[in-house]
Amino acid sequence: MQTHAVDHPLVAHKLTTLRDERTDSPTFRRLADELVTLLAYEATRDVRVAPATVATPVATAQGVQLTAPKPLVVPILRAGLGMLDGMTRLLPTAEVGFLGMVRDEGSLQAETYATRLPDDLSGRQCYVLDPMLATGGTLAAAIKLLLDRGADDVTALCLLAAPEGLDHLAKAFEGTGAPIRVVTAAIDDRLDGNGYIIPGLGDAGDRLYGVV
Ligand SMILES: O=P(O)(O)OC[C@H]1O[C@H](OP(=O)(O)OP(=O)(O)O)[C@H](O)[C@@H]1O
Ligand SMILES: O=c1cc[nH]c(=O)[nH]1
Ligand SMILES: [Mg+2]
Repeated sequence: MQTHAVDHPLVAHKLTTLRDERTDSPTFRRLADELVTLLAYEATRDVRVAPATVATPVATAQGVQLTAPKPLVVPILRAGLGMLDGMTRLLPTAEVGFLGMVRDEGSLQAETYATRLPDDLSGRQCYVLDPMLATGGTLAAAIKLLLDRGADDVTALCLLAAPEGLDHLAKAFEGTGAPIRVVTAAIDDRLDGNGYIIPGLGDAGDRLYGVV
C-alpha cells in the first residue's frame, strides 16, 4: 500500500480552519469540498489515459484521453458525501457508486447498511471517499468489497488519517495484487480511547450534517 500525505500550504491552511471547533457547518462543507479537489489532483496521478490526437485550429496535437472503463468514485456515507462534488469536479466523467457504512461507537466495528455498486468492477479504477481514516475498519471493509467485485486499483482519499488506521490497512492488504493507495491531507498523531483521531477535527459527519 502506498500512502501520500499532500504537502502543500493551501491544503495545510484549509485543513487548519476545518479543524477549528469554531468553524460552522456551511464553512466546513465548503472547505471539505475545496480540499478534496486539491487531493484529487494528486490522487488521480495514475488515472489511466491513452494517446489521442486532436486537430487544433492550426495543426495537429498529440495528447491523451481518459480510457474506458470509466473510473468509479465511491463516497462512504455519510461523511464521504461531503467529498463527492469536489471529486467529480475534477473527474466529471466518472461513475458514482455508494456505500453506507457506520462505525459502532462502542465496538468500533464498521457495519455496512447500504451498497449501490456495479456487480462487476473488473478492470475498474476506484476512488473511495471518506474524510476520516481512524482505526481503518471502515475503509478496510470498503476496499475489500471493491476488490471482491474485481476492482484492480483502489485509491482512498481522506482528509485525515491516523497512523493506527494506515497500519491496519497495510496489514489487511499485504500481498494483495491490486495497487492500493491512500491520499490524505495529513497524518495525525494517534487515536484516543474512543477511536477519535487526535488532534483531528471531531466527528466529520456531525460537523458536515449535524448530530443525529
Ligand atoms: O476508521 P474507522 O475507525 O472505521 O472510522 C472512520 C469512520 O467513522 C466515520 O464515519 P461514522 O461511522 O461516524 O459515520 P457517518 O459518516 O455517518 O458519521 C468516518 O466518516 C469513517 O467512515
Ligand atoms: O476522529 C474521528 C474518528 C472517526 N470518525 C470521525 O468522524 N472522526
Ligand atoms: Mg460520524
